[in-house]
This record gives sequence, structure tokens and C-alpha cells, in this order.
Amino acid sequence: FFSKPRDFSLPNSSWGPEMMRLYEHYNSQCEAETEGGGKQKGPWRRIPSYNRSLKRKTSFFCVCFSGGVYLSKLIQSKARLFTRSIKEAGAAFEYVLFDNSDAQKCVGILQAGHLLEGPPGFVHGGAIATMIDTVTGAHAAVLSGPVMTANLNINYRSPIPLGSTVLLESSLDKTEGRKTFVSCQVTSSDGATLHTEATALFVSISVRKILD
Ligand SMILES: CCCCCCCCCCCCCC(=O)SCCNC(=O)CCNC(=O)[C@H](O)C(C)(C)COP(=O)(O)OP(=O)(O)OC[C@H]1O[C@@H](n2cnc3c(N)ncnc32)[C@H](O)[C@@H]1OP(=O)(O)O
Repeated sequence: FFSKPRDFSLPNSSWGPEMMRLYEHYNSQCEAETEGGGKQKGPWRRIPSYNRSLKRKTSFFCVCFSGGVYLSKLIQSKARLFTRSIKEAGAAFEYVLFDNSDAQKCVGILQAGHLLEGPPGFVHGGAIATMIDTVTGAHAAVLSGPVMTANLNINYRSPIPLGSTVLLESSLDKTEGRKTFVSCQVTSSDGATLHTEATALFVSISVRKILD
């Protein structure tokens, strides 16, 4: 009945050498060695990623919606996280997010698959926007709890070749009451090419209000 959900942020056979190199770079900083040779938390934390959020939040929703009608409707729905809904490994969004709470930064490593084509040979602007929303949204959620994207401003500077691996770096600009402002840069994996720049505003929300 209860199979373990798949964590999509772990490497799979479609990940190329650049994706693996960047993954290892951040993943190796999720644990640090103590002076005594033991292990302790490092500066970065990998954020796990599942294709269904409600299934994993059953107990929370049970508490919120004790009536049960809404709960069963949601559980039986076929809802899937958009970026994790294409089954073929490597075909669309292959990505992993890491968060650094001290530096108030979050990075996403994306390998853009063949189904994300926009202009011939390059990644679709909407797919890039999706990934910016995903990285900055996860960052804002880590910083501020449940949030919705209120504003997303994007400047596309140079196209992203299909199949390439890029780095998305999100930084906190400021928080003001319910508002969390972040900026994001998308660069080539060696940092030499700036592909995209964005700013985003996330507004804290009550989850109950949204589902009602
Ligand atoms: C560990 C965590 C892991 C997480 C993994 C997750 C991965 C996946 C991540 C995927 C992530 C995907 C995420 C997605 O895709 S979220 C989906 C896309 N977003 C939406 O559909 C949101 C639609 N909009 C709304 O629902 C409401 O408008 C919201 C909730 C945003 C605010 O309505 P609400 O009634 O609650 O608040 P308010 O209107 O009193 O406004 C409050 C304040 O905000 C200011 N304001 C509002 N709008 C704007 C604006 N456009 N520009 C500038 N400012 C704006 C406003 O002036 C006010 O400021 P102040 O007067 O107080 O100073």
C-alpha cells in the first residue's frame, strides 16, 4: 500500500558528466568533517523533490480539513508537480536544488532535455521561467514558509542550448512583512555565460486559505 516515494533530486542514468560534477560539488558540502574525524552538517542541504505534494502531507491536511470531503477529493486527484511529471528520464527537467541557510542562497542545477525546445536547438523561455520560479520559489519557501509567486521579472540575455547543464543561483534581497524578494541568475555550468537574470516577489500565504 505505501511504497516509498521517489526522490527525483537524486542522480539517474540520464545525468551527464556536467550535471554529475555540479551535483557532487554541492552534495559533498552537505556534510563536513569535525576535528575528531566525525561528520557534521555542512553549509549546503539538498532539497528532496517528489512529484506529489499532497500524498506526503496527508497528516497535515487531515488536521486542517477534518470534514474529509475535500481531503478525499484531493488524494484521489491525479495532480502531479509539473516539473516532475514527464516519466522519461532526461527528456525534460532534470534538476536538483541545494540550500545554504547561512548565505541565504539556493542553487538549482538543471539539465535541459529535448522536450524543452523553444527556438530550434535552444530551451523554451517558458521552461526557463518555470525553473526560475521553482528555484526562487523553493528558496522563498525555505526562508518564509508557504508562499505564492506574486511577481516574476525575467531578462533573457543569451539562449540556453538544449541538452546543456546550467546553474540557477537565487539570493535573498530583502523581506518586508509578508513579502520575500529574491533575485536569480542563470549561468552556464562554468559560470562564463550569463543566460538569464530575474527578480521575484513571493507573498506568504495561509495554506488553508488557498485550499478553501
Ligand atoms: C522546503 C521547501 C521545499 C519547497 C519545494 C517547492 C518546489 C516547487 C516550487 C514551485 C514554486 C511555484 C510557485 C508558483 O508558481 S505559485 C503560482 C503562481 N502564482 C499565483 O498564482 C499567485 C496568484 N496571486 C495571488 O494568489 C495573490 O495575489 C497573492 C497570494 C500573491 C497575494 O494576495 P494576498 O491577498 O495574500 O495579499 P495582498 O494582495 O494583500 O498583497 C500582500 C502584499 O504584497 C504586495 N503584492 C501583491 N502582489 C504583488 C505584485 N504582483 N507586485 C508587487 N507587489 C505585490 C501587495 O501590494 C501587498 O504589499 P503591502 O501593501 O503589504 O506592502
